[in-house]
Amino acid sequence: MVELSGVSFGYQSDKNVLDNLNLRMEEGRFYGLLGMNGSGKTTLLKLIAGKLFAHGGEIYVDGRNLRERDVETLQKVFMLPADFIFPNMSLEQFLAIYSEFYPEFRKEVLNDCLVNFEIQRDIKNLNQLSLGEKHKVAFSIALSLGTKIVLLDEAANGMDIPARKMFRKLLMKHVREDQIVVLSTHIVQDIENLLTDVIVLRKDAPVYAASLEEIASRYSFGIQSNEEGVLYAEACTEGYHVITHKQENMDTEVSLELLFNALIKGGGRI
Ligand SMILES: Nc1ncnc2c1ncn2[C@@H]1O[C@H](COP(=O)(O)OP(=O)(O)OP(=O)(O)O)[C@@H](O)[C@H]1O
Repeated sequence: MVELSGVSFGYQSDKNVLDNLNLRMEEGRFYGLLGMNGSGKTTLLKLIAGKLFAHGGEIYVDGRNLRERDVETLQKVFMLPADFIFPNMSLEQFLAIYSEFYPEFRKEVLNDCLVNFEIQRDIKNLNQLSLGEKHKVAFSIALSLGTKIVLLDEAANGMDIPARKMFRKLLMKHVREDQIVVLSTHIVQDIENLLTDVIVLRKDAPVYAASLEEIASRYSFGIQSNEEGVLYAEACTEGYHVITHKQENMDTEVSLELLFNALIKGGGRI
C-alpha cells in the first residue's frame, strides 16, 4: 500500500505545487492520474518514486517511510518518466544493469511485450530507436521489472493508435493482483475500461480521489434535453451530456472526460 499523509512540495519556497495531500493506493488497483498541465502529476509520481523529498508530510510504502530510502522499499517502486532518455547501449547491456536491482524482473514478460509491439529483441543501440519504438521498449521494460508499484508518466505518448491499443492489452495481461499501477495521462481514452480509480489534481482545490464503483454509485452520466437538476452539463447535438445525482433510470457508465471537466470547471458541485 502507498499512503501519502499531509504531503506538501514546491520547487520554490514560496509556492507549493502539492499542498497537504492525503492519498491511499492499494494493491490490485489501477489509478488514473489526471490534471491540467502543471497541476503536479509528474511531481507526485516523483515523490512516490523517491526521486523528490516531500517538504512536509510523509509517504509510506508498505508501512515504510520513504524518507528512510531503504533499498528494499526503493526496489518496490519503478517510475517510467515521460522524458526518459536511453543511454547509448544495447537492450541486453541495459537489462544487465537494471534487472540486477529489480528481483521480480521477468524476461518472459519483456519478450511477450516486444513481440506484441513487433519490436526485435536484438536492439544494438536503444538510442537509435524511433520515438514510438523507444516508448514501446521503455514501457515493456517497466512492465517486466515486476515492481509492486508501477508509475507510468504519460507512457503511451509517442505511440500510434494500434500501439496504444496494445499498451492497454499488455497492461491487462501482465499486471499482477499484488501490484499498484498509477498512470498519468491527458488522453482518458488510453485508460478508460482499464482503471479502477481516478485521482484528479486541481490547482486551487483539494485532490479528488475516488473509485469508479464509488462514482457510479453516486452519480448518473447520461444525455438530457435540458439542464434541469443536473450537477454538471455540457451541450451536445442531442441536448446535454449531464452528470446528475444517481438516478435509477439513467445510464451510469462513468464518462471520465465529463467527470474531469466537471471537476475542473464544474463549480464544485462534484
Ligand atoms: N524542476 C522544476 N523546477 C521548477 N519548477 C518545476 C520543476 N518541475 C516542475 N515544475 C513546476 O511545477 C509545476 C508542476 O509540474 P509537473 O510537471 O508536476 O506538472 P504536470 O501535472 O505533470 O504537468 P504536465 O501535464 O504539463 O506534464 C509546474 O508549474 C511546473 O512549472
